[in-house]
Amino acid sequence: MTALRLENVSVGALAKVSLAVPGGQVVCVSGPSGSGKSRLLRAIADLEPHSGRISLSGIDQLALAAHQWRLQVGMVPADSQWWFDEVGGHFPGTTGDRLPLALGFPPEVMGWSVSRLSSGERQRLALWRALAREPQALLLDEPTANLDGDTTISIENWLLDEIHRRQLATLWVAHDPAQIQRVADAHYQIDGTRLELVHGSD
Ligand SMILES: Nc1ncnc2c1ncn2[C@@H]1O[C@H](COP(=O)(O)OP(=O)(O)OP(=O)(O)O)[C@@H](O)[C@H]1O
Repeated sequence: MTALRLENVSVGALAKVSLAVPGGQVVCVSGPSGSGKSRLLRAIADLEPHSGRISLSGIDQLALAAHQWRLQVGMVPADSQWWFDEVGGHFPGTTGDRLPLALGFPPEVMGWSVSRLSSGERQRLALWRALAREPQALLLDEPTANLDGDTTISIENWLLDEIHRRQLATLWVAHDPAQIQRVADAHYQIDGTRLELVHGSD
């Protein structure tokens, strides 16, 4: 079974993080601003120097080229990056009517200019872009930060459906205690230089 494992991972000031995320489960990470949540996700995505061992389904991060690793471990940063002028350029072979209804876009979205997208629209499209690459693990950095209350709930439900159906091992950075309660199978909090288990099992 898929599992994302961290053993004694240190990045920046955060030291010796060990945890396991089984496939189909959500582990939430919270902590004060600047405590190292995003850097931890970037280390797991092999985008940031770190020490310790990270593996997916028993395969060590060091055994794969970074781009191959990132095909398996999909990251959705808080600020998504877009390279083409039109939305459709980022979704080759996909038509707008294949976008999940829960994302709330009309089929014409593929012809929209990226520059007109609101931050919430970018965030929702970035989630779908990551899922469309069919990773085994998902790293979500405050995925609903730019969404209103109703949209947050509907995107959470859609994400949880996808995570369960695809059995994705998911690490989800969140601030809102109510959201953590709704989505997390386990919750860790950064306290100083350590990641402490708040609820769930190690
Ligand atoms: N490449 C880097 N080199 C040195 N320090 C860095 C680097 N990238 C980030 N930092 C610092 O590391 C700390 C943690 O940053 P990080 O972005 O992980 O915080 P965060 O917990 O995600 O915060 P927020 O909730 O505000 O997004 C910050 O003090 C930041 O300035």
